[in-house]
Amino acid sequence: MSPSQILDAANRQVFLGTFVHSKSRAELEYMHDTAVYVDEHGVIAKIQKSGSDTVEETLKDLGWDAASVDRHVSTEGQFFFPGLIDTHVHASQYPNVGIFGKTTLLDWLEKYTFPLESSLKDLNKARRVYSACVRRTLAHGTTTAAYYATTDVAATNLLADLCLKMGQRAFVGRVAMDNPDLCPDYYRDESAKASAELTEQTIQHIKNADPGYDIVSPIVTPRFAPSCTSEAMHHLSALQRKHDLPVQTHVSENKGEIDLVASMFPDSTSYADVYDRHGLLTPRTILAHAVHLTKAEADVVAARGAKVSHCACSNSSLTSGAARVRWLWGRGIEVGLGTDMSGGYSSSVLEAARQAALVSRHVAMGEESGDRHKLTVDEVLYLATRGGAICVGLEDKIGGFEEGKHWDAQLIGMRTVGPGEGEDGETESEDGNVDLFSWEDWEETMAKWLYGGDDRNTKKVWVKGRLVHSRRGSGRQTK
Ligand SMILES: O=c1[nH]c(=O)c2nc[nH]c2[nH]1
Ligand SMILES: [Zn+2]
Repeated sequence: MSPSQILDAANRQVFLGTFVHSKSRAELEYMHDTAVYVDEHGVIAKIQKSGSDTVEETLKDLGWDAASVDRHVSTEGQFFFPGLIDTHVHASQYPNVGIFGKTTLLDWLEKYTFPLESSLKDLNKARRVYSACVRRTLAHGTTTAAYYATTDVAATNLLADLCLKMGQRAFVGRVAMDNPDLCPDYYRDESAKASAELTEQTIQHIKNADPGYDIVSPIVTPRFAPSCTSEAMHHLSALQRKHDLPVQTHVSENKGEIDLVASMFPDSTSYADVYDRHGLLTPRTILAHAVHLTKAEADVVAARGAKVSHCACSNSSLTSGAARVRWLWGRGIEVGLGTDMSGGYSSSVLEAARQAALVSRHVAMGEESGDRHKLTVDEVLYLATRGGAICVGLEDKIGGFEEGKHWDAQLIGMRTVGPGEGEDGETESEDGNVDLFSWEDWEETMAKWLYGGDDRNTKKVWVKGRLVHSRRGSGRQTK
């Protein structure tokens, strides 16, 4: 069986009920009493708004045999929402979530990160870590992730294989780092040439496993400028052009890092300029952090069409600073969200969205009349879905519900406290942290999910029509 056959959803499906997705950056759209028809390839064949009474007729029109179509219904307190997109996440750092002490970026890398990452050349350990990471992120509703693995080719290829098998859409990058001035002897590529050759091996592996990059794609991954020699960055840029691939790296996360880049690349005018001179700023480049970008840097990033992954949780945990999303938007840069675990302490994109909302309030507090910096519920949920889709270059396929897009989605459900429930009412931990009372309108419901929700509310998750996660006792499916 070919990989694409494995990943095809077996049956045609109809999803019925309430659907919520972003209509624009500023506004969520609510579609009630709606039917979404998903074909056997996991593609949305038809959306019928206010159309659940005409399902049988529509199935006939589509030429689908009603008896073999799976039906999924959202009930009270439930809605379908697009899958969440993590535009920056280190799968190899998953065991370290929450472990960062008082460190900042450069000492954190040395103390916690490089030792863990290098240990994953043990493939048994890598399998344990990567399986748990993919399982956990799927359970949080992450249907697409832009992953950093490690320098090790076999372990990186294993991560790609696991994503394919477990059904998570992913960009998988072998981490390139060859600069002996920054990288420890026990964890670096032997030379610039080795950085390119080893990256090429992972590209070929993924090409063989998923030839159309239908679910898993390689991504060129120079760790960050200080860890790469100029020669390695030139080689990686050539690989990007040869294979027409996306690129991911870090930029302007921390002030000490920025000073280091200035001293290592004295001919460049800025951190972003280092990447630009090496041909690494492309419309397919995802730059993580961008906390301290200058106006001139933002202008070059915008001019090249590169994107920014906003990693709010990580930026607070490692005391890197507060990135300004509305300022980036204002300068013409598209933004998505990154958990950046384990710089960030959580593998949840919902948590990343919540943190983005809170950090935007810190940006607001730091400026007179700063209220305009505050991000709304609708805006951070846009960042988590459509914004992320643009960052990873898949806006034609994922991020919202439209005919022709893939069914990358989740069923969200929150507990509703019944009218007769008094002090004897139960609070099952399985139900999650949010209590709805039926009087909330849909805007309030979404706010309660954003600020109080977690994986207990993520009842089911699909990627390209395939069910990839289901919480016990969740949802109703009928034939
Ligand atoms: O948040 C980060 N996590 C990392 O692993 C890393 N490497 C370089 N720069 C980095 N920043
Ligand atoms: Zn990172």
